[in-house]
Amino acid sequence: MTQHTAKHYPQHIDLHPVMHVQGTVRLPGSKSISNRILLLAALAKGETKIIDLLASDDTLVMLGALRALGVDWRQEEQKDPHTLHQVHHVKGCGGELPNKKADLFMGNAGTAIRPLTAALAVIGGDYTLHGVARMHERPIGDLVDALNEVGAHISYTGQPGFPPLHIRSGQFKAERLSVRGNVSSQFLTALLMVAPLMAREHAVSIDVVGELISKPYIEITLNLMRRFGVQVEQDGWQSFTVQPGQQYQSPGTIHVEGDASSASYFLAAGAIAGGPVRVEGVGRDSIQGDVRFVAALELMGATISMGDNWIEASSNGKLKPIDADFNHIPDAAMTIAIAALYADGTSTLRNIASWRVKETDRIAAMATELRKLGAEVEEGADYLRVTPPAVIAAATIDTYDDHRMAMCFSLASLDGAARRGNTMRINDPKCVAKTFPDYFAAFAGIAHDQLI
Ligand SMILES: O=C(O)C1=C[C@@H](OP(=O)(O)O)[C@@H](O)[C@H](O)C1
Ligand SMILES: C=C(OP(=O)(O)O)C(=O)O
Repeated sequence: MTQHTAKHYPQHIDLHPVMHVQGTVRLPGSKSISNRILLLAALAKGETKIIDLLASDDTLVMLGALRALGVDWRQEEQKDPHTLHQVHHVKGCGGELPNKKADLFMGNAGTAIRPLTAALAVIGGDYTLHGVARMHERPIGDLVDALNEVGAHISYTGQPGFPPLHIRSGQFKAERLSVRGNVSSQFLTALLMVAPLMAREHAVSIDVVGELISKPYIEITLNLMRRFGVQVEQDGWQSFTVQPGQQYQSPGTIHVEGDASSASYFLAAGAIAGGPVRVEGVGRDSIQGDVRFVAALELMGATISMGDNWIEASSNGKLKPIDADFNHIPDAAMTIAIAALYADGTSTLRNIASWRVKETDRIAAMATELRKLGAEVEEGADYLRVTPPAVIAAATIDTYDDHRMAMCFSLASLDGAARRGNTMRINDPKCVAKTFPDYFAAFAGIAHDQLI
């Protein structure tokens, strides 16, 4: 396999069967942490120095939006004895944004459009937000309703309930907001992040209506708000209160952990095809819920070890099937659907309805592509059941402009012994640029004994 960068991706990549994986991967920065820190730094008082921000499409659209809004930031490289670090300096605007009018392209980044919509609605101005075609099919109505109910002026310029959006200055009377939690946790994250801007004179409470999904992402939000000096009072997962008079303050320097969802591909590779494979950048100390992916790999029989800032996985014979609820790790759970190909029985992934409203309808896409490999797949509104084939067939995998489809299905090239020895073709691999532009180079770095 040749190495690729995001800029030079071909129309497809052919992956020859990989007999053994081993090695160490330094992870790119966490997408969820990067985009939260960028917005918090822009809203804070003082300058924030961010080390190891993720460089990918999702963070580029956030950085571009901040620039268009008049936020001053600059980037430099710093070298320590072993590693080159990206360093960003963001000059906080103390709860204001200099440019009162802007047209913002948000790509397909949920972590950019949702929190920015809330921030712009609360701060006020004349803004339009739009993205790629799929972004215009991803719901945002629950967030818009929650904000408009307390005086925001957000309207739809396309389909009601979906971007593009037009935001104008509103008249806020926000002491108590409510938001539905069962479509995306990013709506609650967005409201939490702007709550201190609304809680100038009185406390602001946010009530969650119905079930809240993807809860560990709320923990990331609360953790980072604390790092920027704002405490949130929490009543279970039902209600969140910000007391008045709290302002975001720059923490000075802040470091971005490696991305735990990106870690899942390498750890699964170690669990499937030998190992050990080590990822550096996340470990025991991580604030990302997706590190709990390793508990699922352990249930499947893999051997896992962990330090403060690294995780290692290796195989321990054939994987066992798994039947579990994956609501807490929706992104990394896609990797389990592929690991299930290598298990000696049927696996069931439950409570994953949110897959249907992400980069593509991931339940449908996963079912279609797994079937190409010979798996028997049952698809429900909120679950996926995978029975592996005796031998994984070679196939041409479509990726639906979904980075995780491309990264997951690269793992179907593993363990040549279970394959017919043909190559696995991944169409449109450049979609990995959403969160991990160098993914295929990193994968090539742990792939050994390829049958060419
Ligand atoms: O808040 C976040 O950083 C994210 C929350 C999750 O979305 P949902 O809450 O929509 O499940 C996750 O899938 C997404 O990749 C990142
Ligand atoms: C769902 C995802 O992205 P987003 O942040 O755009 O929701 C993802 O990265 O898997």
